[in-house]
Amino acid sequence: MMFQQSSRSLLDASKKSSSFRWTSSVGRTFSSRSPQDWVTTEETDDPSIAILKMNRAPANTLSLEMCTEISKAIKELESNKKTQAVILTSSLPTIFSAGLDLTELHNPDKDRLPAFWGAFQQLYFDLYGSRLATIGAINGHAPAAGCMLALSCDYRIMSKGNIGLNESKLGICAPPWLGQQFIDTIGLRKAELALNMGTLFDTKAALDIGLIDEIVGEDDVMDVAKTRASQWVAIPAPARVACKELTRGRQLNELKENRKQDVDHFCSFVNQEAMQRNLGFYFEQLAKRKK
Ligand SMILES: CCCCCC/C=C\CC(=O)SCCNC(=O)CCNC(=O)[C@H](O)C(C)(C)COP(=O)(O)OP(=O)(O)OC[C@H]1O[C@@H](n2cnc3c(N)ncnc32)[C@H](O)[C@@H]1OP(=O)(O)O
Repeated sequence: MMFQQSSRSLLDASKKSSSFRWTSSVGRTFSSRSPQDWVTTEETDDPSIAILKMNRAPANTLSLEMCTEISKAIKELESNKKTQAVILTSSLPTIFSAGLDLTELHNPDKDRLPAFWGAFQQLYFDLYGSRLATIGAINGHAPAAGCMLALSCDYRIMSKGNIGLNESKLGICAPPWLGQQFIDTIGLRKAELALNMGTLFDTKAALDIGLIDEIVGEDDVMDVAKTRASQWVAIPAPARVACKELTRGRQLNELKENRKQDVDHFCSFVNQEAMQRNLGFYFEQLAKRKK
C-alpha cells in the first residue's frame, strides 16, 4: 500500500508512457519514466516503518535528479512524526545502485557538474544524518556511490551482488568523506587495501570484512528488514539520534564546513583530460561488456 509519496505511485507511473529519453556521451540511448517516478515510498503494516524504493532502470544510477529525488523522499518521510525508520531498497532484480551516473562525469556539462556534486553531497547529508533509523536492504550490486548509499544506513542486510568502492578501477578516487565512511566501517588497513585495489566484495566477503551486517535469502529481504527496523525503532528515538550524532556528527560537520572546496576539487579533478580518457574508456568497456 502506497502512502506519503515523493510524487506519484508506481501504479500511476506504469500508466504513463515513457517520457524521458536522452543520449549519453558515448551515444547510448536511455529511456525511463520521469524523475518523480524514480523513487517511491510505501508504508508497512507498522506505521513507524516506511520503505523507500529506487526504481530507476536499468541500474539506479545517481544522476543529479536521482540524488535530489532520494533526498526529497527522505525529507518527506522525516516530516511525518510517526515515521521512525526507513528501509532503503531497489525495485530492480539484480542491482541496488550502480553508483554515480557516469553520463554525469564523462564529457560533463560544465555548469551542471557542480550542481550534480552538490546534490550527491546533499544525499550524503540527508541519508547519513537522517533522524530515522535507516535499514539498507541491499538486494543487488552496490558499487562505488551505490556502496555510499549502503554505508549511510544504520544497518545493512544483503541478499546478492557485489559491494565496495571500486573507484580506483575507473582511474578516480572516492572523495575523502566517502573514504572516511568506509574506513569508519571496516577499519583503516582493510579500507586501505580495498580502496587501492578497487575491490568489490561478494556477500560472504562483505560480511567477513564488516561491510554488511547480515546475509539474507533473496525471498526474505523485506521480512528481515522489517524485523530489524522494529528492533531499531524499539530504542527510544532521542537516544538513537544521539548515538548517530556521536558516531557521525564530526564527519558530517567536516563536509558541511568544506562543501564548496569539495565541489571545486571534484570539478577540477573530473575535468582533467586524463580523467576524462579513463572514464571514457571505462564507460566504453561497460557498454561493450555484454556484446
Ligand atoms: C574527486 C573525484 C571523486 C570521484 C567520485 C567518486 C564517487 C563515486 C564514483 C562512482 O560511483 S562512479 C560509478 C561506479 N560504478 C560502477 O563502476 C558500476 C558500473 N556498472 C557495472 O559494473 C554493472 O552495470 C553492474 C552494476 C555490475 C550490473 O551489471 P549488469 O550486467 O547486471 O548490468 P549492465 O548491463 O552492466 O548495466 C545495465 C545498464 O546500465 C548501464 N550502467 C551501469 N552502471 C552505470 C553507471 N554507473 N553509469 C551509467 N550507466 C551505467 C550499463 O552500461 C547498461 O547500459 P545498457 O548497455 O543497457 O545501455
